[in-house]
Amino acid sequence: MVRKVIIALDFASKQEVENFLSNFSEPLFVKVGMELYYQEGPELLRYLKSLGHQIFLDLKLHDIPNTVEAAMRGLAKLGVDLVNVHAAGGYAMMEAAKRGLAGSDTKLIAVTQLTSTSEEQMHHDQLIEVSLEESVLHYAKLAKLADLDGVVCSVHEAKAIGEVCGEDFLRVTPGIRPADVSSDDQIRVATPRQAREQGSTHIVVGRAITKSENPVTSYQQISQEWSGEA
Ligand SMILES: O=c1ccn([C@@H]2O[C@H](COP(=O)(O)O)[C@@H](O)[C@H]2O)c(=O)[nH]1
Repeated sequence: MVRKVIIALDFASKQEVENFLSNFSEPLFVKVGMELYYQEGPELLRYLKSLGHQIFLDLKLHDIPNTVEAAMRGLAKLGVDLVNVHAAGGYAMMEAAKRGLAGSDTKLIAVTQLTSTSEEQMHHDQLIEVSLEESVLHYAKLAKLADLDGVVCSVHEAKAIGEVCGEDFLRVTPGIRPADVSSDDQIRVATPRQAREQGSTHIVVGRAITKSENPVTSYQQISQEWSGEA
């Protein structure tokens, strides 16, 4: 299995992306989220593809099924590798999202509980009274039932999801922090080594690389820890 770190390009402009990517000489797996996409749109994706990078378009759609299906029909034309929805949108919405992508090679995953959410916050803010792991597992099972390719979760739920939904079911885990790096606004954090040991299929890393004084060195160190070479 090729383990490639997904780098979150959380920048505000194409210029900043160009500056960042000029440090690297190899094809990467990058994530484009709301901050960047809302400024630069599909043109930026075409630019990244022209450089040979794989793309996770992280827009976390969450709306009525008809709207999400139509939006996915549009995203299907962009030729990205991975897109996502919020599992909280429900089974019908996830099925509709999948229908919208029909005929494309784009994989679809669902966000379970954000990695910035604690169990206490989930109880208080969302009035969900089960444990955080139960909630994440419930959403993962629902996503599997709707024929999605996997979920976004934290490393701490990845193993249980693999056991319940199958090892082929993607477990894309943000909230990754090397041991000496600040958690920032993330709550359910883990190291690249823990991610490997707990069965994440992909890790997403933003600030630990993009805000590093030496992004290439940080990327290489995280990649080695993730792939088991360190
Ligand atoms: O549950 C989630 C879902 C998405 N994200 C995104 O991943 C990156 C993480 O960035 P860091 O700087 O490594 O914290 C960011 O783009 C989030 O929007 C997430 O963190 N948690």
